[in-house]
Parts: sequence; structure tokens; C-alpha cells
Amino acid sequence: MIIRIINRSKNNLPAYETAHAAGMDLRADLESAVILQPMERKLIPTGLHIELPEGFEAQIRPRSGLAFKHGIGIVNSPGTVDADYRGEIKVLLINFSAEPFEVNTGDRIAQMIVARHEKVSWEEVEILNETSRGAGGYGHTGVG
Ligand SMILES: O=c1ccn([C@H]2C[C@H](O)[C@@H](COP(=O)(O)OP(=O)(O)OP(=O)(O)O)O2)c(=O)[nH]1
Ligand SMILES: [Mg+2]
Repeated sequence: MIIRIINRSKNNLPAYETAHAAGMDLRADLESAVILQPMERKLIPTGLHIELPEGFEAQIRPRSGLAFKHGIGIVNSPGTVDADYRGEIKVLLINFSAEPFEVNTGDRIAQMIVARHEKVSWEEVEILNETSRGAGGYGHTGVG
């Protein structure tokens, strides 16, 4: 599918890095380098604005390599970009490591997955259908 995008950054448009990648990497769009101290979080701009079709969302997810090598996560992961959002896409990075982490413009800081979603309406009732699980949850089936 084709999605309309405004790119106010100096980076190329997000792209799939391999043939069947689910996500496109998002790059930081910064005037100068940003340092994330241990346990610090910062909103990192991308310079991108998109026009998703109704019924679609974009999920902003962490990159595994940054998480593994540098302890970098996303506070609100997975972030949700609504189809009616026209503002700049930003990424709320957090440094879970014990070392400062530097983000430079052009760095690939997250990945974006465009996904279809349902839109539901409610049918309010008094009783729900029975299942063998019933109300069991939160480890009901054991943890081992
Ligand atoms: O990682 C993210 C998550 C969200 N957004 C933008 C797009 C999204 O449509 C909007 C609102 O996000 P969300 O609904 O998660 O936040 P909220 O706290 O509920 O804000 P709002 O009251 O504006 O819906 O912020 C981003 O740019 N990056
Ligand atoms: Mg919201």
C-alpha cells in the first residue's frame, strides 16, 4: 500500500532494511547530538508526518540490537500512531543501561510497523459465554 508522508528531516524516507522486514527503521532528526544518561528518557524527533488510511495504525517499536547492545528501550512501547494524527512522529527512548548513550541525527532509533486494526462497537450484556478458563488469569495455568 502507498501512504502519504511529509519528510521534514534530512534523512531518507524510512525503508525496509531486508526483503521481508516487518518494520521500517526510523532515524533521529536532531540539530545536535542527544545524550541519554542511565535511566533517562527523551522524546526523539524524526521529522516525519504521515497520513495513514482509516483502519490502520503505525506501531513504534524498539530495535533489538540497541536493546541488547546498549539497553535502549522505548518507554511507551509499542507506541501507537493514530490514523488521524498529523503531527511529527517522535520516539520516547529510555536508557536502561548503566552507561550514557549518545543519539546522533540519522541514527536508526526504532522501527515502525503499519498494521490494520478493527474498530469495534459495544453490545452491552449481563452475562458472557462460559469457557474452561473462566476468570482464571495472571498465571492461572502455572508459570513452569
Ligand atoms: O511513540 C509514539 C506514540 C504516539 N505518537 C503520536 C501519534 C499518536 O497518534 C499521538 C497520541 O499518542 P497516544 O494516543 O499514544 O498518546 P495519548 O497520551 O493518549 O495522547 P492523546 O491524548 O493525544 O491521544 O502521539 C508518536 O509520535 N510516537
Ligand atoms: Mg490517545
